[in-house]
Amino acid sequence: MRLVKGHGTQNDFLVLPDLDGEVELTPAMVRALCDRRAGVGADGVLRVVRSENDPDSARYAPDAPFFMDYRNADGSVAEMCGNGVRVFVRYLQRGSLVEQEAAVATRGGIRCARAGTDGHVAVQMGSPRFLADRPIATAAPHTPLVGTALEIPNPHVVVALDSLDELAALDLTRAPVVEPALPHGQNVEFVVRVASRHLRLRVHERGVGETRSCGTGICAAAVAAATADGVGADGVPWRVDVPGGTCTVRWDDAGVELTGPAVLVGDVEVDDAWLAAAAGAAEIGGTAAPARATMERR
Ligand SMILES: N[C@@H](CCC[C@H](N)C(=O)O)C(=O)O
Repeated sequence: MRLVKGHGTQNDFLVLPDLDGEVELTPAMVRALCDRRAGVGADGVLRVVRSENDPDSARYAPDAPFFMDYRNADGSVAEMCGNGVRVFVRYLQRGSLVEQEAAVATRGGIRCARAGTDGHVAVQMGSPRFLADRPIATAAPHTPLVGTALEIPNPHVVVALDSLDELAALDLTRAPVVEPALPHGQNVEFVVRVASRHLRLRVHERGVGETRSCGTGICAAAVAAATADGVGADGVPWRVDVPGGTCTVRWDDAGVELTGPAVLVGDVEVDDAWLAAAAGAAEIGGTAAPARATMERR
């Protein structure tokens, strides 16, 4: 199997070309590939399929010709991936499958993206939906804090911290405890204000663990901060720093736009026999990926 390794602000992915939709990508295969010691290593897999060749995306063809079938490192599926979609577009561009602009089908709907000449890609991320709950999030060593819950369309809980020292001290080796948990789980962002319209965050991702960046999480943090400030969707850019780099978010009446880098690192040739054996072992010994029945297909 041939893959391409890429990352967006160090949120890293394995791009799996499968234009005809012939690969039966199981959760165990994803776990084996993403394993950072025994596999290739990544936060997730981006399967590239022509939209008409996958039942999850056929309805988007021909408006969005390619489907980004996103899988978390634990094998679960998710609605969208803000960093992944930039890498996905860069991959399509490299293969001359699209030009500067691309409409990408995702489980969260169609996302339009524009690749710049500076290595950055801007993506229309849709509009956020605030949830009524104000969950309490707890991560050591801090006391429980009230968060803001929103979907974009992935579920996020955004928690404000007071200082960069507090952010640095966070233990995200375990998932923060969120009560009440969102119905399909959540990504949790801990955010500090660095300056006006400038945030810094760390994130614990559903289905992955702590990552160096999360594009939908970056958008969720900027939207939550803009709302708390009372400026809302005024179209003025927010700078958001993450451990893996920096992205820019603009929120206006048309929705949220995320801009950031997308890097293709190189090609990876995976031994098919190894993958079959590793995925078989993971199937037997591993825990099943959390079921999200509405999205799970394979
Ligand atoms: N890293 C992604 C989000 C990936 C999905 C997330 N873990 C979830 O399950 O919702 C991003 O850049 O947005």
